[in-house]
Parts: sequence; structure tokens; C-alpha cells
Amino acid sequence: MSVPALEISGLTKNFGAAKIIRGIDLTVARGERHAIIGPNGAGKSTLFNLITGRFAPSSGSIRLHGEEIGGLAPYEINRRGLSRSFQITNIFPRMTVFENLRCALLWAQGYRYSFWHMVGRQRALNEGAERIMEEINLAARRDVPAGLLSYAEQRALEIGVTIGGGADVIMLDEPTAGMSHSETDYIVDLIRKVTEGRSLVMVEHDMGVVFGLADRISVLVYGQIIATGRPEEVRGNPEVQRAYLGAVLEKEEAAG
Ligand SMILES: Nc1ncnc2c1ncn2[C@@H]1O[C@H](COP(=O)(O)OP(=O)(O)OP(=O)(O)O)[C@@H](O)[C@H]1O
Repeated sequence: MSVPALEISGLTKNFGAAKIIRGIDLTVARGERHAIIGPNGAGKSTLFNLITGRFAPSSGSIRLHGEEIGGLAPYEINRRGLSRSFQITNIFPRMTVFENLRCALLWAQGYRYSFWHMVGRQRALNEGAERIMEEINLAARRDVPAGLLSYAEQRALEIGVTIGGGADVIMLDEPTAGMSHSETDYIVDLIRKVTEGRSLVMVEHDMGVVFGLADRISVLVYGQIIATGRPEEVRGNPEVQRAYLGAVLEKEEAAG
């Protein structure tokens, strides 16, 4: 059996006396798209921040491709092949689409302190930036400053920046937050495309997005995973219905 992309076991996180993550075991296979859902305050962002290195675990283990990453700094985790996007757009508004992607590649390849090294890599960087631009469907917007793109295009660019470093585990925090139906469809198609052959872990409140994208779903309630499985298994799980999904799906149906 191949080593999972991500393997979390016995993970806990306390803030002072508050036990926020209370013993999580979770495995994400290579190439799997995995969604984490659950009610407000369940600990989804905290779990996300533990995996990406913003917080150190109180106990337990987080392995990326078999190597322990729990407690490493975010940039060290990034170098090992895990990249995250941000809920708040993380691009440079005055730089063009192309420059943003080039900058992401430059940063990821670790040339930021070596100007001469960088000059020698110009061609590879330019080609890499062009390739990602095609992948995220922004070639026609190549020379537009990022700040002038539509909101959905900015999120697409941000996904481009996230995959720019060649990471094979992508973490997305609410990638469709604040989007209209059509923008959501556009970003979902894009995420499906760019995560082909990569592993995806996403926190998302929109159940249409979750059930449309995820191979497997984990339901986090009060710092523990109460169910993990394929979408239809999770949807049919009575405990999940009771703790979370019943109310959410009713609300979404009512909203049309
Ligand atoms: N740095 C912190 N210090 C103390 N408590 C925190 C900290 N970060 C989060 N918490 C608490 O941890 C709990 C879980 O928060 P978290 O943001 O992880 O939940 P969530 O599932 O992402 O919620 P939402 O869906 O509303 O974003 C909350 O009660 C929150 O107040």
C-alpha cells in the first residue's frame, strides 16, 4: 500500500484550558479530494492551521508523505509539498497575473535571496508561469493587474499561486466563500481541474461544492471527527444528520 499523502493520528490542540481539537485520526490518500465539514466553532480552521503549521499540536502526529510535520513552521511544510490558500485573498494587487504567478514560482523555488541564480532561471520561471496561467484559464488576462480582476478571477489566481510551487497536497479554506452561483461553478470546475492527480483538503460550508468535489468527507463536531466516508455514506449517516447535515441541507433547500 502506498504511503498516504496525509496521515493524522491522535491529534489534539488546547488553547489554555479549552480543548479545541480532541483526538483526531484522519488519512488522506494520494490523489484524494477530501472535505472537512461541520458546524461553526467545531474546530475546522484550527485543524487546518495545525496541518499547515500555523499552530503547533498539543499532542499527536501529522505526517506528510510519511514524514512528521507537526510543529514545523509553515514555510518548512510548504517546502515538503503542502500548500495552502487563504480565505483572504493573498495576491499582489498591483502586479499583473503573470507577475504574481512568476513571483509564486520564484518564492517556492527558493531563489529569493540569490539574484544571479534567479537570472539564470528566467526561462524556466516564465514557462512555469505561462503553464499555470493556462491551467487556471487566465491566459487572456495575462497583463492585467491582479487588483482589477473580478473576485472569482482573483480566487482563481490565488489557486494558481497555491499550486505554483509544485505542491502535491493542496489545502483550500472556504474556496467559494462570498461567491455567486455562477462564480462558484467556475471555481469548482477549476479546483477539479487543478487538483487532478494531487491531494486536496478543503474546509467548505457550501454543501453543493462539498458533495460535487469531494471523494471523501470528514465531519468535525466539537473537536472530533464523528464520521468519515464517501459522500453518500456521510449523507446517509444518522449521527451526521442529527449533528449537522439535517439542518444545513434543510436550510439550503429552503434557500433554493
Ligand atoms: N487562538 C485561539 N485561542 C483560543 N481559542 C481559539 C483560538 N482559535 C480558535 N479558538 C476557539 O476554538 C473553537 C473552534 O474554532 P475554529 O475557528 O477552529 O472553528 P471552525 O469550525 O473553523 O468554525 P467556523 O465554521 O465558524 O469557521 C472556537 O470556540 C474558537 O473560539
